[in-house]
Amino acid sequence: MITPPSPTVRDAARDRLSALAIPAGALGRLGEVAVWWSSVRGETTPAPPSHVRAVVFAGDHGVASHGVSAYPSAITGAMVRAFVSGVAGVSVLARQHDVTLRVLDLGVDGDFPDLDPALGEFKVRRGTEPIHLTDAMTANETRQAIDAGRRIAEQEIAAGADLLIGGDMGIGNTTPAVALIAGALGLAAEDVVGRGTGIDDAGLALKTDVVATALKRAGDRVADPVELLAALGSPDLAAQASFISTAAQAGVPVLLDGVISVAAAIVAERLTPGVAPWLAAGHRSTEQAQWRALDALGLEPLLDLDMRLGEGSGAVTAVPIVRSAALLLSQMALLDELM
Ligand SMILES: O=C(O)c1ccc[n+]([C@@H]2O[C@H](COP(=O)([O-])O)[C@@H](O)[C@H]2O)c1
Ligand SMILES: Cc1cc2nc[nH]c2cc1C
Repeated sequence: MITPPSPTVRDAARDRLSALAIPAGALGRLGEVAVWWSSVRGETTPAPPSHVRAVVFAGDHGVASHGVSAYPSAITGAMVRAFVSGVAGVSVLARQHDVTLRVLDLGVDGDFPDLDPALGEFKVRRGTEPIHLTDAMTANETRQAIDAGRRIAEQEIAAGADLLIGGDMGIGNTTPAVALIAGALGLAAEDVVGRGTGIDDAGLALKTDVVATALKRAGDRVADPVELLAALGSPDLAAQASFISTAAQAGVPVLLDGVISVAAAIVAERLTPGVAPWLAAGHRSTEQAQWRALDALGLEPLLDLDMRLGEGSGAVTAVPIVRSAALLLSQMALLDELM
């Protein structure tokens, strides 16, 4: 069980929030964010996050060639190049909000010989097996990916991160993500499947079948998080789960993104119970599995903009909200001081 953020500091932050020069409760959910940030930083008047670091976990997925996505797998590698060149959606947002962005190839179905070899330092395999037919990866590959996620988080923490974000890139990855959520939470395929990049009704029916078949195939193995990842996940999802778990164990907060990031958080909570209090939800995605998983984690998203880009983009967009909350709690006068 992971040590929770300090309840004493959280209570002191709540007291300070109640004493601020505002009508009681007037900061609404911004006040709750301030209390969360205060508790995870262990300070009643915490500085806002100034070393926010985001890692995009890229990988391909065998199911992508089985009609579950509106786009071809070739997009994954093309987008990895866009992250490296700083022209992807999250690259723009990260520059705007002073977030350090790193992209890593955990399992793209191809190589990048002309790019920095560090991009592929943690690569586990090329793509995955289609999860409705067979396990996504072997037990050994799963352990490798979990180890990679731990080392990636350790590097980011050593670089001074005070807030971490896990992003994702991978055509087809909403299928394993929702399968992991369904497997971990005991939900049916119909209750988790969404349109991902924008599949039509026929695609949605097919994707629901794929997830239902995958869940049936995995059977009771979903009860064990490592088996769950091997059967229904991928190296990028396993690494992101372990990244989140490692951050929480080190007492470093994580701002979650969309359905892929939240699926990783659900698995992280299974790998190391007690992760959830170290997490905040950046935004509400259009994917129903994300809402259900956030509910299970007891998290309320900060933004609700109908975003479904992934990449960590929703979390990065929410960073200024966390900064505002921290500054309000730390810098605002108390009502008593004004009387
Ligand atoms: O973050 C989300 O909730 C989200 C929802 C739908 C799609 N995506 C992104 O779109 C890709 C996966 O969609 P799909 O339809 O190919 O499974 C992947 O690269 C994700 O980053 C992301
Ligand atoms: C173009 C494109 C960009 C993405 N970024 C994250 N997922 C994506 C999916 C597509 C298709």
